[in-house]
Amino acid sequence: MIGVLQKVLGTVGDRRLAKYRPLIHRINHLYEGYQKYFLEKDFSEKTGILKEQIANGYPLDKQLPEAFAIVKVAFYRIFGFEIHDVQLMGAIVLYEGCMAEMKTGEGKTAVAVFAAYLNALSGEGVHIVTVNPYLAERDSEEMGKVFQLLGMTVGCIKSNMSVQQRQAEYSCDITYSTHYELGFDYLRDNMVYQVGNRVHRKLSCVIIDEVDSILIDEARTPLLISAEPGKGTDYLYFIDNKVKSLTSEDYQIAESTKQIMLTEEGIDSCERIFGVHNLMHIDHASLYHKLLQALRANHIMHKDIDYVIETNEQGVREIVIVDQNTGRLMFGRRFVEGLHQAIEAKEGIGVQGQPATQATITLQNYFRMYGKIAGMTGTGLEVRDEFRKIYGADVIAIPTHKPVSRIDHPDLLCITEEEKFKRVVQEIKHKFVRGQPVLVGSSNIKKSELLSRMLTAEGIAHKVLNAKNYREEAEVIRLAGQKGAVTISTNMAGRGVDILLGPGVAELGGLHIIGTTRHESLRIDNQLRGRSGRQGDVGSSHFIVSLEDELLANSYPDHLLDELVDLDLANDAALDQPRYIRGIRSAQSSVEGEMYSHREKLLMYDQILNIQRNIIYSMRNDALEGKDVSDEIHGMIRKAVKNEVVRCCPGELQEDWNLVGLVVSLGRIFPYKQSLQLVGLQDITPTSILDMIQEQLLAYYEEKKGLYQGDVLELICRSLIISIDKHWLIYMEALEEVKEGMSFRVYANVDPFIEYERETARMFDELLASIEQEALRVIWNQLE
Ligand SMILES: Nc1ncnc2c1ncn2[C@@H]1O[C@H](COP(=O)(O)OP(=O)(O)OP(=O)(O)O)[C@@H](O)[C@H]1O
Repeated sequence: MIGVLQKVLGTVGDRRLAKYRPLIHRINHLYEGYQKYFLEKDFSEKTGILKEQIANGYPLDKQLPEAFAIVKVAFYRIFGFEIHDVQLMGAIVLYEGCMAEMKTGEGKTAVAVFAAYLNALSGEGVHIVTVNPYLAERDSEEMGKVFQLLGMTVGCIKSNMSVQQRQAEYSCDITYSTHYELGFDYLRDNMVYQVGNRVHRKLSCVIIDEVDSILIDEARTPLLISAEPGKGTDYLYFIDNKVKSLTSEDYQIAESTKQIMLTEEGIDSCERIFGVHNLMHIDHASLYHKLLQALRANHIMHKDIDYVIETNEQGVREIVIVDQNTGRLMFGRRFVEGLHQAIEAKEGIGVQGQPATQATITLQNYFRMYGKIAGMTGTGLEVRDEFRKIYGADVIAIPTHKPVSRIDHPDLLCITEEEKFKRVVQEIKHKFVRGQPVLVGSSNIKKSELLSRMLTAEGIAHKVLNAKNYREEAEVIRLAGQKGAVTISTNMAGRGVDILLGPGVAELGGLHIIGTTRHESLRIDNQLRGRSGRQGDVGSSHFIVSLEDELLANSYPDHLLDELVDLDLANDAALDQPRYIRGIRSAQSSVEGEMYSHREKLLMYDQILNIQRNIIYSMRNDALEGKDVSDEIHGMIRKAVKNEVVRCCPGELQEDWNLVGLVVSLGRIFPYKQSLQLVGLQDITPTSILDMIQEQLLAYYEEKKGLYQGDVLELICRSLIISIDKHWLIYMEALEEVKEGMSFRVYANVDPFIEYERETARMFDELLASIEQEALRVIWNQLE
């Protein structure tokens, strides 16, 4: 069934690509012409003409052939190579707002330039997103040469830039950056108090490199800016999560004193991760403190040594301190200065008392704000449905320039991990003595280190990488294809860097890849495989895994496991029968399914917040930009009065009314020197009381407005901003609590999501009312 489906999908993709042929023919035809007579100055002149035509309403689509042709010439002039037809195909796919699947080494970096150039002709900036800051900088410099020749400006957002620098970079035609820089800038833009401090322009077009890594793998953790003090729990989990991703180079431990501190690299990493410019600045003292506590919790405090996890009488799991002198449990005591909370976060136990979320957004929702979103990846077909569903974008597979000649060997399944590593070392040794380079993928640093020790014992020289120091890693990984090179790397290390084969390596069979574990997602395994066999190079890959690997230990199909138990194999056995090897993929598929539903759920919840966030942000932006809201103020006054009248005077029966309460509560919103005149109370109705009060307050407002010395519009806008910021913060805290509470309602037989939706809709109405009431109060006070 799957095979048939893929065939059908394949032909749809093929048909689409066939449609591009005439377009590519036209591009190449124009290219030949320009190639002959274009002088350096002609490029920017042509760009100017194209821009002008667009400004005059000429459609962008129609300019594609000309635009792509001159970009192709520009590439030739700068780098001396001709862009392949498959690259042009990829570029058209991007231009059409789809995801292009192109294998490693096919030259995706160049492909992005074509689509970016054409989109940027409209004058609205184009963002190009890379997975790490090193690649953003490298690409902006390298591709910058092409853009410059074409007469376009190129910027790059780096973590330590000031607001002014960011504004300058964003004002370029093309801006390279990472997803977190862009997302944090968006969140910060909605927290500024002056229009001039915003850095983004309109989010028009974005092209994302390694789009599946960014939109799928990294989309599990939302971007988050926190405020203090507060109660939300996400922030400490977030810090803990990020701290867990730091490497041993990022911090230093003084064993004797049990002190831990960040190294220079660590500070850089944290600044990047948390989107702050200078972590050591006093403004970030609290974040810095929490980071250190999270590091301490993760690397100095050990479970079952320094503390244990106990379930208390209420059935709640809690951290209990172990007295280091006596070994006794110290119930009810807490480590001080936030260390206890950091350990709770580390262990995934409910954290008590911590800072609140001030602004948050998922990467999915951030990117969905762009008018056009396109992406490139080596491994996108597996997530085709998800892309279509969440981003409305199709994944189109582009054929390779030359046929792939890498040999992918079937997996080998060992019973024990020990045996697995033995065989991995044997295989490395076998290749090493021949001089064939080997790149070994490992799941984590501990395993990398273990393998490294085993290789050292065998006298095999090698390099170990672990995805943190991007620049240095890029250098090492570039050399991974040289004769005799053995490189151990986590899956993420050196991403986006081309591995060139050294002289004589092709004759030895090219770069050999060994995977030492199957990842939770097939895409990640394929990314590792794809490091070899670029541009038709020879190469090979082999996964050697064990039943003790986390993935298989948890998810290998039970019926196969039972069979294996019956076979009573020895510990040093290894299997290659397709039946058992297929079980590996089944395990992976079931985890992929779980992760997908996790992402879907996260997005469903964020969807609600997203609608609300858009309303609040647009209200705030209107106020910030000083849009004329003077008409709305009348509506706000009416609404505030109505809310109170409805609350205090329900129904027609006067004995149910609380007129004193009404006057008191209105007095809180409208702190007003003159008391309200309530006349003819005998035969009054809720409607007439409403009219009476509204009229009085509106008349009062108009009178005071006329007497006000300052700018009334500015007063209203400022009051709204102050009020929005205050109540939005309270609201987000409350949302956290509601979300947490929902998990209990599963047991009460209600759909937690529907319940959440209903509850938040009610809360949001209250939020809007509170914002308006608070703003009115501030305005009234000023008008007096
Ligand atoms: N048409 C071309 N002819 C020759 N070389 C090219 C061409 N296009 C790109 N290259 C070169 O190929 C190399 C690989 O390009 P690039 O890094 O963009 O590949 P990629 O598809 O992004 O690979 P990865 O999946 O590893 O990121 C680069 O050195 C680039 O300069």
